[in-house]
Amino acid sequence: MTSVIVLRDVRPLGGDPRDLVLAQGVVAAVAPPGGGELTGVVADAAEGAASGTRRGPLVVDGRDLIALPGLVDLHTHLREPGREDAETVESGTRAAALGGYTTVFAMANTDPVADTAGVVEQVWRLGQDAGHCDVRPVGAVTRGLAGTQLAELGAMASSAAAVRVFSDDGHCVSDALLMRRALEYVKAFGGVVAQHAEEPRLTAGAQMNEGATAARLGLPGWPAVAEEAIIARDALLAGHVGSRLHICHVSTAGSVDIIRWAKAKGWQVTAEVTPHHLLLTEELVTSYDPVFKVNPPLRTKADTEALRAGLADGTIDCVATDHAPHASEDKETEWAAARPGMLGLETALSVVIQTMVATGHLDWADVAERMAFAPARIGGVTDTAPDPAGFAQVGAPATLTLLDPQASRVIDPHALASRSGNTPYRGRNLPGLIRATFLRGRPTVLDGKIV
Ligand SMILES: NC(=O)N[C@@H](CC(=O)O)C(=O)O
Ligand SMILES: [Zn+2]
Repeated sequence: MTSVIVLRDVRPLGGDPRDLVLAQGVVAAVAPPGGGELTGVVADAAEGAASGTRRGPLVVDGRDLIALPGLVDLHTHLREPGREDAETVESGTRAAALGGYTTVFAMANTDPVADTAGVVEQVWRLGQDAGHCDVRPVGAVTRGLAGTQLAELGAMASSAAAVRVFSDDGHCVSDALLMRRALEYVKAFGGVVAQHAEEPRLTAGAQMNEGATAARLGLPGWPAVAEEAIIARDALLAGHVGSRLHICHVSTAGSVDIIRWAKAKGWQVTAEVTPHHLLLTEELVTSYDPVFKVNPPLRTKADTEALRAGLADGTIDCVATDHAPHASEDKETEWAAARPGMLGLETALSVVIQTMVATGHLDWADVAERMAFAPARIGGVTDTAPDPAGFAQVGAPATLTLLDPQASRVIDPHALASRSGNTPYRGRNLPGLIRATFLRGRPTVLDGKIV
């Protein structure tokens, strides 16, 4: 493996072109593109490289490519242990690297549940063995996700996996006292509770967003208030105990308003939105194709517009995929029986380009903030650059991804790395292709393929 990499003529955060030299895990040199100056820095970097390789540096032609910090996903379902037929840590992290990600947070709703130090360490080790990106396990808030007793939060935090994000995702921590205790507990080690906001009594039997379309289709509705009531309650609790709350997959316009209010109060509330809630609406459910079944459900056009505006103005801090692979027998069945969830890792950046960049809501530096810097700060990831000022500078971690913003592709489920095929974008032409990804100077993707 070559240890010095030269990225020629890339545009960091879409800015002016630069030649970057990656060596020993960091950006070793930065120069204006082309020619003489680079020859010197490459020679210096090669000399400084520890391994003493005789091969010359790997040179990547970065013309027309944008260098972004390695993306960080706060919400990935890797399904291992327990549902390795749907995804494994290896296949899910391969999908992540191909999507430009260098860190994913693996949700705890596995079998067994990630509610002990033993399980989170196992997932963390599987991530290290696969080597495609960093895996940060999320710990369950309650034992077995049952919502009745706190899990061993401290033991998971002090384990080798160093858990900082805790979530019962897939389920809401609906007991207000347990939620309060969890928020108090994680304060001790700088953790955060990530809430799947869904008041279960209001969503019993729900099959899609409550409203005119559900009425027309005769399907039981999942009302916006079921999400908004929990967000309001938990924001008040977070403010009351002075702890950090993160809201998973925000899906309604009303939720954006409540989060804006909570932030104005100065409370430590952060939020994520998924690519699919930025792009897709409940109209798709009229097809009865279960690939469009997801929790929270696809909402209305007015909701997608409010979510885009909230992500643009920073009310919503970041994009998270909620990558939720499902085996075909769980997904390709009748609507009511199908499991909720959609693939996301390999298409997230493309959907953000389509919904947020092409529409003028975000520029490339904003994309970096919403898909890398902000989720890294929320989740306590320290080995990516913390902000634009620290990115692609000499000494910064060489953890980055190269995007071709001009290219596009038609999504084919069979061409994705995930073990499952439940992408809602099948047949759609989406903009943007990841050409290469680097994790601490080591290529994980080159020429659009896993290394
Ligand atoms: N989003 C989903 O529809 N499903 C997720 C759980 C979740 O994120 O709530 C899953 O684990 O399948
Ligand atoms: Zn969820």
